[in-house]
Amino acid sequence: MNKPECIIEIESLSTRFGNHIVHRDINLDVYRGEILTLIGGSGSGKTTLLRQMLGLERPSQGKVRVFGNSLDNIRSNIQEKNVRGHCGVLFQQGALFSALTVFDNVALPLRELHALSEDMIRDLVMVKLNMVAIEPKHANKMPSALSGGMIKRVALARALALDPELLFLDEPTAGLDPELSQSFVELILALRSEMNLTIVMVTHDLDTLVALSDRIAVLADQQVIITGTLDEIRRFQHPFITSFFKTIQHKIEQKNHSEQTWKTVPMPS
Ligand SMILES: Nc1ncnc2c1ncn2[C@@H]1O[C@H](COP(=O)(O)OP(=O)(O)OP(=O)(O)O)[C@@H](O)[C@H]1O
Repeated sequence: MNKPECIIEIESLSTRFGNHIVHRDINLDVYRGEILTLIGGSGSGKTTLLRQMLGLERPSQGKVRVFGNSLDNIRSNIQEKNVRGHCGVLFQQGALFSALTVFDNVALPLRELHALSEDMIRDLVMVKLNMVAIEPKHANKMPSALSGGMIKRVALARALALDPELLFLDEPTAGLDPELSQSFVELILALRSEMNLTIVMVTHDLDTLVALSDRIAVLADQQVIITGTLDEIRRFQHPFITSFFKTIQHKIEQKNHSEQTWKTVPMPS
């Protein structure tokens, strides 16, 4: 079997803020097409690691390579645009610009290219809004007129504006009620196959974790203590994992049960 293609390679990464060591000698690969979720206790360095993968922060030591480019080695604007242009980000708060309409929020990354006509931008924005199930009638609304679920969808449309190959999701379902959260998870899964996305996510939400993750990387004791599937992680002996999985055991059982039921659904007569 061919080795899967690495989109992100993290090698011997350490992070220190003054005397505070957050990461110590972290190694982690993200493969094309997967959804990799980072979990860990509060302050374990998940968001910092996500920001380092985006090139927004530099580690104290070690290397982060994205699409084969070492992020601490990016010298030219063109090279930076090349890497950034292939990445989309959905920040925790949705982070729409409150002074811009829905349309202008999604148009922003397209306008920043300085390469597209307003007609092309209009068409692309409407396609992206359609992809996240936001009707055209909402395009001229201000973010303050939207529900929490709609803000997340518009923010996702903006993150997808440049057709990224790599999408970063920081707590994508935080602040959504269970129903909205579930439909947002389904939207992410649909877009992932439609756009062949590779996704790196941080989440505390157990339903989101179980529903979306192909692999999970666990941050504890300043290191990635294990990377694997939900089942592999669950079998790993570590106090953080034991206490984490106590609370989600029943969710995994529910998921396994619904998959079983799905697999064994009777043929229609
Ligand atoms: N710029 C900074 N300067 C100093 N300390 C920082 C900085 N950024 C992060 N930290 C510290 O690094 C540690 C890791 O922070 P980070 O936000 O990455 O953790 P996290 O796992 O995402 O936490 P949470 O789950 O609570 O969001 C924390 O102790 C935080 O206070």
